[in-house]
Amino acid sequence: MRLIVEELACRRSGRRVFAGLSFALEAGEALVVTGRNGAGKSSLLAILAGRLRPDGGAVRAEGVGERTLAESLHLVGHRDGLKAAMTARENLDFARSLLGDRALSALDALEQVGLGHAAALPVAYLSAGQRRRVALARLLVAHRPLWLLDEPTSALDAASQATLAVLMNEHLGRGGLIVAATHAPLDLRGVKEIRIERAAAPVADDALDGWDA
Ligand SMILES: Nc1ncnc2c1ncn2[C@@H]1O[C@H](COP(=O)(O)OP(=O)(O)OP(=O)(O)O)[C@@H](O)[C@H]1O
Repeated sequence: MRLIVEELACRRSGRRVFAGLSFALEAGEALVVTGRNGAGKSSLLAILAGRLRPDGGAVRAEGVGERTLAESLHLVGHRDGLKAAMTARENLDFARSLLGDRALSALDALEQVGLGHAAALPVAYLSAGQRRRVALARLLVAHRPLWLLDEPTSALDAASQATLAVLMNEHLGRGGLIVAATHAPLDLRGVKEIRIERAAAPVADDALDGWDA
């Protein structure tokens, strides 16, 4: 798969967040997106995932056959997207059947992130870092070439960050692609970096108009 982003622009709440963003990512490459709070990192990932309409520019995927870009990616965002009343295993089984392209079983994926022992626990009983690991285990239950990761190390301890680095580098080694928004360094090989510089702008009186949930 190849990801091409051309002259991408983003506007939220009526304000320009970024513009003129271009990059291309080949199979096996990772891109780390940095920038200060509010620069637009999460917004960029939402646009790439097809969840937010850009204000200009284009996002294209090559080499995905009949699939759409949205069907070729995983997004692990700030919200873990897990059902609190379901067990870790049930959450992953659900994701696995919903997403198709089956890869590891739910139990194997939980083992990979060091949570095999917690498979039968409701997600509501897990710590923030454990929930984050369940969310990341979703990457492993369905094959998707593009991983979009928003602050993937947040709430992870040092050992879990090292495990995540191994999983990400394995994905790249298999020809996968990663776009990660982060404030923390990620131990990724051959990583490219792009920094979003947000133009300072006064908050307009109508800044909350058009708030998109
Ligand atoms: N749901 C939303 N509706 C309207 N505006 C939003 C929404 N979410 C974010 N924004 C605005 O878009 C801009 C970019 O936010 P975004 O979350 O993309 O930044 P970020 O670089 O990921 O920040 P952080 O480092 O704090 O996670 C901010 O000005 C923010 O207020």
